[in-house]
Amino acid sequence: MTPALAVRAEGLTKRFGALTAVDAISIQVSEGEVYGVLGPNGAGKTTFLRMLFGLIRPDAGSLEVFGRTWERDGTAALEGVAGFIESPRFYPYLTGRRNLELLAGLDGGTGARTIAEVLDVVDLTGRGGDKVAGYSFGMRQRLGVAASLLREPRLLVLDEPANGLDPAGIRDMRALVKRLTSSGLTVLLSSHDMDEVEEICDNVTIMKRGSVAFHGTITELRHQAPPQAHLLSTSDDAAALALGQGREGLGVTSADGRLAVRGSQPVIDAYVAAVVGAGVAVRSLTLGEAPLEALFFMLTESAPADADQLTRTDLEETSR
Ligand SMILES: Nc1ncnc2c1ncn2[C@@H]1O[C@H](COP(=O)(O)OP(=O)(O)OP(=O)(O)O)[C@@H](O)[C@H]1O
Repeated sequence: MTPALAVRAEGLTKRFGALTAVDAISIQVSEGEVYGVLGPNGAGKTTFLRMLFGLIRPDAGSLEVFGRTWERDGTAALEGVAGFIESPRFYPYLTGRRNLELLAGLDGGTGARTIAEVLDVVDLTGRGGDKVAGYSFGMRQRLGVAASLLREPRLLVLDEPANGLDPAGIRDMRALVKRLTSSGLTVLLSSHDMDEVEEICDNVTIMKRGSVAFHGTITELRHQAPPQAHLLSTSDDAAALALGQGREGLGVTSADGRLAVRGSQPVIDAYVAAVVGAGVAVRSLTLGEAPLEALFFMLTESAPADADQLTRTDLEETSR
């Protein structure tokens, strides 16, 4: 059976004056999955999430959350949805627990999930009695997740939850999201970090200047990534570049004062041996950017004209 949809956006568009921040995007989030909306700064991720929360109205297209829409259902469209845009806000002079009590009070008291329970889920049990002013940024983010969980959501929406966190904070936040989804919660998160999306998401939409540059599963994304590049520096790069042309299974290009070499390991080994054999000294051979990171830049940084031409087929060619 096909899982029910938590979010269905069709042709969703938002303009700010002359700028089209979100340009006819279509996104479907199934119940129970972790869905990533990935893109560089200004791609339109937050604008999409703000439309989801009803904070701004779309100019065109439709948006359903668990089959409900803002037009038809008003605030009831947000039933079962919780989360935060940018960073959650708390009273710094009150404890984490007191902040949660106040929020629960606004919602008419806690439901089945008590404050102690949600503090436990986000690993803040030992710190719930401390003032938020003394919390690290990561702890505040986790308290934000706890506040969202009090509403017992079916869909948790997180806007760049790991943004600004140190490596330990990032690790804790990713572990938290994984724990939450193992209990069946649907999570929709925005991110500009390919690693994060690869580690925790099932499906991803990559946005570029308001449009969808890629949509698919993480496995599909991996298949489209170019092979790992090696960066080669030699005593005579022009000669090394010439030696790389026409070798089967090998791609050598000049990039930022070094050579980017792509191919399988045996093919690269044979090429490097040929370079040395031709009397060119190898000064360094290091790993270039990770394949998925390279794909992310290809998808989101190409000039508009190139982007239109960068089809799935082109990507497949590159990844061969
Ligand atoms: N209220 C607004 N008025 C005018 N322009 C806006 C407004 N909100 C967003 N924009 C513009 O819309 C575009 C998309 O912004 P958005 O915040 O959605 O991007 P983002 O992908 O979330 O980026 P970031 O990672 O920097 O938050 C940007 O060019 C931004 O300047």
